[in-house]
Amino acid sequence: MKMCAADDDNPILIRLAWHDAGTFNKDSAEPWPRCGGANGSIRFEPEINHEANLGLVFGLKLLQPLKDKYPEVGWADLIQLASATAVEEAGGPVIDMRYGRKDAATPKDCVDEGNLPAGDAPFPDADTPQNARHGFFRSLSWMLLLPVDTMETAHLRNVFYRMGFGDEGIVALSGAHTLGRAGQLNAEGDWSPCTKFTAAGVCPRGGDAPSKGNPGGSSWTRNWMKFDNSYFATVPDGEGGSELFKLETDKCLFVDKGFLPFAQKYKESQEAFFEDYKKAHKMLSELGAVWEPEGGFAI
Ligand code: HEM
Repeated sequence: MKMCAADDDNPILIRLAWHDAGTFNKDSAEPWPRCGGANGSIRFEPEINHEANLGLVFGLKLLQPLKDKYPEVGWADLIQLASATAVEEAGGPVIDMRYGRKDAATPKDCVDEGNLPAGDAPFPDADTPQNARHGFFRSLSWMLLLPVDTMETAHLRNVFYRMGFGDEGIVALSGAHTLGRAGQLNAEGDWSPCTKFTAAGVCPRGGDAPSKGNPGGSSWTRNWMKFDNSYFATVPDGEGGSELFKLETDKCLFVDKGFLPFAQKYKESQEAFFEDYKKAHKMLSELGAVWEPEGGFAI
């Protein structure tokens, strides 16, 4: 807990765990751990150098002292423990976690690049059956009044359905962007220019305590160190103008017929958001895990 709060490190720890687990492909022909999932393979090159993982080496560096102190705790567990703790420390729900994940053992266990989502075009899976709806199937869908995928909704569904999530899980998990910032530019950890919400001296927890981290980057919400449902208000309402960040994959949650009911529900009720978020986060944290002992254990 203290570590998460020390330098406002909650967001990067949540993103680290999501990028370790979110590589999981439930339909993979590869056996564990090459099917991806919460197995700690993100600590190895080449995976930590995948484009989507830019900056996450700093998350690993934060955890290294804990790993050194408690070597019997596996990397996969440590990464997921840090994330669930970070959500809670930032004011989010308590997640019913279990532990005992088996670790990927060598760099050869890393999953191939390309399973994590892109936030803006070009979306890499433009030729998949989902996106074929942009042609003939799209026209047909319009005529039959069926829901029509755009490039970004198709991409989100391709990525998250592959993990085993449905639309509800996609929207709930996207709500994690209530925390943190986009715009980490380079391997030195420098951020893109500040907005008024990420400038030095601002209080991103919503109280009067200034951020202890480096200024810079663009946040999705005003209080970007506070886990709440404000993401679901700021993304569609354009609040904050260009001072608040939105990916194409954030905006589409408020347009697509499958996503919209969940996005609206979470905007109206933080309780409903927390309830669904904690279920989705637990599922994410267990994707592709092999448990030792079987079934894992609670702490
Ligand atoms: C829905 C598809 C998603 C896309 C396209 C996406 C994309 C991104 C991008 C582009 C960034 C900025 C990275 C940077 O510039 O440094 C980011 C940050 C972040 N993402 Fe996501 N993300 C997605 C889903 C998720 C999920 C499921 C979670 C967690 C459950 C999550 C948690 C975070 C957090 C906490 C940050 C802020 C990190 C920081 O401030 O250091 N994201 N995401």
